[in-house]
Amino acid sequence: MVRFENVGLRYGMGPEVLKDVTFGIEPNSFQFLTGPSGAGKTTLMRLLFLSLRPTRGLITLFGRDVSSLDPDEVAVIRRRIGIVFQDFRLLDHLTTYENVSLPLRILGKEEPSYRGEVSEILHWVGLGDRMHVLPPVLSGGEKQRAAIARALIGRPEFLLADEPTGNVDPTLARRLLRLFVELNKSGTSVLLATHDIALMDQFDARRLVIADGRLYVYD
Ligand SMILES: Nc1ncnc2c1ncn2[C@@H]1O[C@H](COP(=O)(O)OP(=O)(O)OP(=O)(O)O)[C@@H](O)[C@H]1O
Repeated sequence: MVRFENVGLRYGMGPEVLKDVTFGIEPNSFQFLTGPSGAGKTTLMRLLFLSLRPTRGLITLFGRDVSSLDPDEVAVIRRRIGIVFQDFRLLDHLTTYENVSLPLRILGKEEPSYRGEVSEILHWVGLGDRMHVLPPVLSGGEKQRAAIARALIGRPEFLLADEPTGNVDPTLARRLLRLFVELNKSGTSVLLATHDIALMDQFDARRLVIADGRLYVYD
């Protein structure tokens, strides 16, 4: 589903943040992405979401060489990917319900067709009673769960989650991890970036570790 061959990335004239990164991600797989702060986890996620292009090497996503994609093709591929950004990126003028519905509205779906589904996912992440409030009044953990619900609503084949448990207490972090594991069981590949070793220890999964710009895979 994903293949990186000798991928390197530098920002502008800076040093290479990622060097000779080679790995693959299989359909229906679950993996953690870890490494110290500043190691390049978010950078790797941005390469996978096609919001950055590599400075060298080859990235294949869903069988396509990403360097050959035009903007329309990028949009089509992105619909197959759900992403939870580290900074949530909720729209403050839309309610939680409207934020989570947004990917479906963009696809041209009518509100009555998805009302039940959005409500269900909001209950699933524990935001059933926060549906109609605006993001500025949500706590950090509630915003994070809203961002997760929005990433999941389009039933992505591949979920990228950047520190999705960074703002919640350990109990909620465990619950969210279970949610990602359930999602994986229903067929979505998951890449979950985290610093939290205690969280990773709760689920036996492949670990991708970035250190000094290189990526090491522990199966
Ligand atoms: N837009 C940018 N321009 C220049 N340098 C950048 C940019 N974004 C990130 N970097 C640098 O690239 C390196 C990797 O950053 P990145 O955000 O990918 O790390 P990270 O592993 O996600 O860190 P954290 O765990 O703290 O979120 C850092 O040295 C960072 O300063």
